[in-house]
Amino acid sequence: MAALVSTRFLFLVGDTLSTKKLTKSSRAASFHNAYMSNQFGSTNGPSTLEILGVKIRNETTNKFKKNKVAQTVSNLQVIQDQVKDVKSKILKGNPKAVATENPIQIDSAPFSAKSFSELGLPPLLIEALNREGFDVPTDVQSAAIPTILNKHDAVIQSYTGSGKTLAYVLPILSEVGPLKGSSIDNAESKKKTEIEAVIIAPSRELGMQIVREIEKLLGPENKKFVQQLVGGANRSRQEEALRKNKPVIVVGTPGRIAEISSAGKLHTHGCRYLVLDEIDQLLSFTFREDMHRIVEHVGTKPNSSPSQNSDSPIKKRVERQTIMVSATVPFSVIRAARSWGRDPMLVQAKKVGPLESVSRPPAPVNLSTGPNLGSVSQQSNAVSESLPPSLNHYYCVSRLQHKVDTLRRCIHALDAKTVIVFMNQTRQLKDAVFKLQARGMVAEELHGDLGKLSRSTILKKFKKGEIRVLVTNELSARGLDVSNCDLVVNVDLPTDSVHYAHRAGRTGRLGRKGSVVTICEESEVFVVRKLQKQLGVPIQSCELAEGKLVIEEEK
Ligand SMILES: Nc1ncnc2c1ncn2[C@@H]1O[C@H](COP(=O)(O)OP(=O)(O)OP(=O)(O)O)[C@@H](O)[C@H]1O
Repeated sequence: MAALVSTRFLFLVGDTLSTKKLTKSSRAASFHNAYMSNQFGSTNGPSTLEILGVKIRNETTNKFKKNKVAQTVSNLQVIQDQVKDVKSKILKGNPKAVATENPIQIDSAPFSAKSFSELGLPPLLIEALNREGFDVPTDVQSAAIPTILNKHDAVIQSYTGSGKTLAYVLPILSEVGPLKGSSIDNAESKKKTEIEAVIIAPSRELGMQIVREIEKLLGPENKKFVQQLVGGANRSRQEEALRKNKPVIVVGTPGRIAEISSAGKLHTHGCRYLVLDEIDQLLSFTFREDMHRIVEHVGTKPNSSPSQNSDSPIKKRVERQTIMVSATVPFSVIRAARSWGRDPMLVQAKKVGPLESVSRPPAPVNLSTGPNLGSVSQQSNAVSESLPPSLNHYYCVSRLQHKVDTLRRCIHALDAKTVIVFMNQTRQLKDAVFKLQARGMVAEELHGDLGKLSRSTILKKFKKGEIRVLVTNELSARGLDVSNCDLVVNVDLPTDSVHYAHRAGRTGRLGRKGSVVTICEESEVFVVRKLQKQLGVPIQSCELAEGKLVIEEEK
């Protein structure tokens, strides 16, 4: 640590881990409050358009009508005009203040709606959301829901843990299945027997998590409207369930969906929605053939000719809507969205705009040495936007043979209660678990070599708080939602900044605080520095002394 300086101060970093017990909705609210403070500087009032003097109509769910989407569009256009007006007023009043802000773009979405009813969702769905304690939409939900309801194809990009799953699930449930419309046409919706939405996720765990999120909203009596088709489970039973239950939504992994579809047991040509979650991973070589089959066979492929009435905010279309989702959006995703979708929109937490406006990113910094950080060249500017702002990042130098002991001391120093540890090799991972258990820590391993039952059981126990430390590999880096996870530790370095972002994103979910500690050897410090540069976040050097995490200030 020759380059590091002397100025040291003791930091009880563990204190920053203590989170108040918040309700789901207050967490969502504080999440966009934090976001809006970033956007507009400090505000003491509510973080909505109202702080800019704009009044949002608060429509009651009882008044829901079939033409709600159209109403929402016109309301949004009013809001948009009002915001433009407010923007120009701010510019006149205090040009300096605005010059430092990002431009406000609300082409088809409000900044942060105060309730789900503002977004044009049907009453039954709002009831279900309220029953589950979801009262306030997150920013990305506020942006994505009207965009998808307006029949746009979309690429949704926003922080890990910002609620992207519901951002696409809610508009689909508004149009498909028993919660669409009001209770009057509810009986009619229950008669629907075709598959109308296919959701693809790269791992079995993520697929199952999405199914559970949808099942929660459907309620126990309507669970059969969604069916999971993930690998590693009995295929004949899945086919039997498809035949018997006639689900309207299927969620699965590419291999299993392609397999059942090729066998003629999954009929998806009439499908209205194709969702590709963790799209950048789905575009990897491993899934290539299966993905090809899926995009060819789900719904009607969009017409390549430009839409006839592209000026209209509501386009009537019969072909499928394609929705792609990830915290990290490399240029390959933008290319795929252009070829698999029609006039897709890029939806982010506070802006919605045509994907056409996104150009290839500039040449990256030279990263020719060290681990494979070069894939960043394929990134749009979004890697830095994929990390929740509430995270603290540290690195700690340790000899290879002492890494597990450093890990243990780090967990104690931060007094972390729910920890996810990433390692790259299964053998070393097992050794680490053994060593932690030998020192009295409740730790378990999670990786692909375990059977599906063990994987599910361990994950369940970890989510319930029965396991303190989960030692895992890249399998758990994507999408895994353990809300209480307060610490992520990289015992082995991730392969690049994208992998760092997804690993780190297992903590600090939905505005909670979280810490990420990377334990590296002296010879790997330069890699951490490169990660820091690419991610645009400080990764502070620290040491463990007297049971505390000591942060060293770098000059
Ligand atoms: N409006 C909301 N109010 C309260 N909680 C919410 C809301 N929306 C989502 N959540 C919860 O926030 C957590 C994170 O959501 P989700 O997993 O969809 O995030 P994500 O952005 O997809 O993350 P990742 O990029 O890691 O996959 C989940 O537990 C979800 O139930």
